[in-house]
Amino acid sequence: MAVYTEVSDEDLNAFVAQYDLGAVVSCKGIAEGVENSNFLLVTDRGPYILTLYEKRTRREDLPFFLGLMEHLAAKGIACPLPVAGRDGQALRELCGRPAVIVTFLAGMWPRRILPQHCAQLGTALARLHLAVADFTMRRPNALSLGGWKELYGKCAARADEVAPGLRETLETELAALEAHWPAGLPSGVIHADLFPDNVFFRGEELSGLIDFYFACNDFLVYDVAICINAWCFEIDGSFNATKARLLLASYRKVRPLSRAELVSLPWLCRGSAVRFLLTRLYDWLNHPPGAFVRPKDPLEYLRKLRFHQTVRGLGDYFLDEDTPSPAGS
Ligand SMILES: Nc1ncnc2c1ncn2[C@@H]1O[C@H](COP(=O)(O)OP(=O)(O)OP(=O)(O)O)[C@@H](O)[C@H]1O
Ligand SMILES: N[C@@H](CCO)C(=O)O
Repeated sequence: MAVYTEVSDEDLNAFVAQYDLGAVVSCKGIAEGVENSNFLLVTDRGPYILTLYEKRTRREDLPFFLGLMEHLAAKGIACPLPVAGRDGQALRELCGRPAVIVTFLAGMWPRRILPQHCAQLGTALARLHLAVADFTMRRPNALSLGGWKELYGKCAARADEVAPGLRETLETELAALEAHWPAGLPSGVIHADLFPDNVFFRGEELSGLIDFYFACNDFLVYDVAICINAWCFEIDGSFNATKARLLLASYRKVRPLSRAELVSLPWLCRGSAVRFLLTRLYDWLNHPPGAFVRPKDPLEYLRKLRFHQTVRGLGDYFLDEDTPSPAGS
C-alpha cells in the first residue's frame, strides 16, 4: 500500500492545528497509488486528502503542481484544491517530507473501462488543455527523450532479466524515437499520467481528475497518446479501436487536432509506451525485497509498444484518413 511514511497522532494533530479545519476525527492510509503517501484525513470539517511527497516528486516542483491545481479549480475543472493553513501557506512539512492537504473529490475510478468512460475522458482532457492556456508557470517534461535515455542507462544492464531481448528493443526504439520525434506541435501543460486510477466517476458521470504530480509542459497531443495507451487496450493486450475512436472524437469536439498532431500520434504512442515501460522497469529492478508496494508490470507496456510498432498509419488506430506511415524505422 502506498504509505511510505507513517505519521504519529501527535505529529498529525500538531500539523492539522495549523489549519482552520477543526480537530482530527480519523486518518487512514490509502492503499492505492505508488508514488506518494496518501491519507484520508477526516476532520470536524469533513474529509480531506493528506499527501506526503516521496522519492520521485521533487520539492522544487511542488509550487508548480499546487499552482496548477489552483488554476484548474478556478477554471471550473473538478480537481483537488490545496488547502492553505492559517498562515496562507498550503505547502508545509510533516515527518521530514513536504506535505499538503487537498480537498476530497467524491467518486470512484473505473475498474472496468467502458467505451463511454473513454468518451468522457476525451472531453475532460481537451477541457484541461484549454484551461491551462493562460497558466504561466512552466515545468519541462523530465520524462521525455532525455529522461528516457537516462532511465535506459540505469536499467540496460539488467533489462534482459525481465524479458529476453528487452535491452536491444529499448536501444533500437530509443534511436527510432529520437529520429522521428515530432517538433513544433501545439504545446502547453499536460497531465502526463491520466490513467484510469486518476479519473473519478460518480455513477456514469466523470466527476474529477486527480494526481497532477507528473504534469509538465509538452505537446498537448502527447497527453492523448498517454491516454490511448492507458485506456484503450484490453487485459488480453488487444487494442480497442472503439474506445480510441470515442476518446479522439470527444477530444476533437472541444479542442480540434491539426493534421500535424494527428499524423504524429503513432510516434507519440510509441514514446508514451516507452516512457511507462522504462519507469516501470526501473521500479521493477529497484524494488526492495519485502516492500509493501507492488511494482507495476513493465511488460504490459512492452506489449503496447510492440502493437504501435506494427502500426502503418492512423487508419490502424481509429481514423480512415490515409496518412503517412510511422513504421519502417
Ligand atoms: N483529492 C482526492 N480525493 C479523493 N481521493 C483521493 C484524492 N487524492 C487521492 N485520492 C485517493 O488516493 C489514491 C492515490 O492517490 P494518487 O493517485 O494521487 O497517488 P500516487 O501515489 O501519486 O499514485 P499514482 O501511482 O497514481 O501516481 C487515489 O486512487 C484515491 O483513492
Ligand atoms: N501511472 C503510472 C504509475 C504512476 O505514475 C503507471 O501506471 O506506470
